[in-house]
Amino acid sequence: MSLIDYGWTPDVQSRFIRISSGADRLARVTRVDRSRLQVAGDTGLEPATQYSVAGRRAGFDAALATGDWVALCDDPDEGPVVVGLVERTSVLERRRALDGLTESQLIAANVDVVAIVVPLDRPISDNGVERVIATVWDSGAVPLIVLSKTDLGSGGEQAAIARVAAGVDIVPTSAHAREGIAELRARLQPGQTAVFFGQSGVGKSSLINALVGAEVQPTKDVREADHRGRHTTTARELIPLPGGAVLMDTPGIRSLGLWDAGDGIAGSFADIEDLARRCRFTDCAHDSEPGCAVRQAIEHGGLTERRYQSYRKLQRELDYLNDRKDERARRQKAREFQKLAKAANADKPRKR
Ligand SMILES: Nc1nc2c(ncn2[C@@H]2O[C@H](COP(=O)(O)OP(=O)(O)OP(=O)(O)O)[C@@H](O)[C@H]2O)c(=O)[nH]1
Ligand SMILES: [Zn+2]
Repeated sequence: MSLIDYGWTPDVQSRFIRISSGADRLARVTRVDRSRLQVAGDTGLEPATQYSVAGRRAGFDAALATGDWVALCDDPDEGPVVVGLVERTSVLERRRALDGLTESQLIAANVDVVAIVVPLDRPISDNGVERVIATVWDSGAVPLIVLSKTDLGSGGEQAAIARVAAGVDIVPTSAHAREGIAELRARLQPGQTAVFFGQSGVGKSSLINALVGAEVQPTKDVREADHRGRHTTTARELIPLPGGAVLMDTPGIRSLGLWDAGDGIAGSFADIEDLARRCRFTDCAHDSEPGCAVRQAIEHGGLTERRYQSYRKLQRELDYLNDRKDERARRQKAREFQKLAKAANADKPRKR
């Protein structure tokens, strides 16, 4: 195993060179556990060590995630010291409300493909898929829909999902029937890092095992058999694939909520945005305005009310998140102003 097995490309190297002064070598973060860091280096996976960060640099706040490329110095006493962070090509983060403010938590970095696993053993929830697609576009990665458990499908699902996933490739698979695995493998180019996203039980581990060609991730059956639950399994987080791609499977990915999504919405609802541009009024609320192209499409069956409602829902969520962001920025400004005002007061020559 070498760095190439963990996703090294000439592009990574050129981004590394920009920050490499004073560093001994390049490595990829394969796991972060509080203050312990596991990396893959020139000779493959290295034992996890306590990690320290030398001289905090601008733009490098010492928060690292699985998938990050880092510049390391090997200290004879301390072990590997992180001296720089290679510029990220994508960031997956979880957003959550804390004390009325929206915080984001770094989950993974430098992911190229997010495979959204949609199983055919339960109703396809349009809302969830649309939201994830929008946020994947926004993260810098490219979404891919992987239909799973096609052996349980009744047919027609692919057309249904194609309607909600405009512009996103769809690969039907069955890990049990071993169908679509070669097609899926072919989607993942050498040097690319892919993540499997989906709720518990959709078949991620089964797909990963099928791709790798060996049991690397424990599946639900195994866990149920030994009654030990998922907490006792320490699954690997970066798994080199035979074809040269890398699979990332971090625990946080599985429970990812709504990621930060801005422009991504246009990508997954391009049809609705197109319709809206044809409304008579530019500020049309698509309610009861005359000449509303969106309402017309719903009436004539070109657009389902349901899809329109999920578009509205996603938009409301984004508005909410943006408001929170603005509020945080406003408070920060107020604090800075107070500090400046105080300093200015202190500088004033005192009259007697
Ligand atoms: N019929 C059928 N069942 C499948 C297929 N793939 C997975 N399953 C079953 O679906 C269940 C969940 O599969 P997992 O691979 O553990 O799902 P997961 O997404 O990794 O679940 P978590 O580890 O909880 O996130 C298991 O009982 C599998 O045997 C498939 O292609 N066909
Ligand atoms: Zn309208």
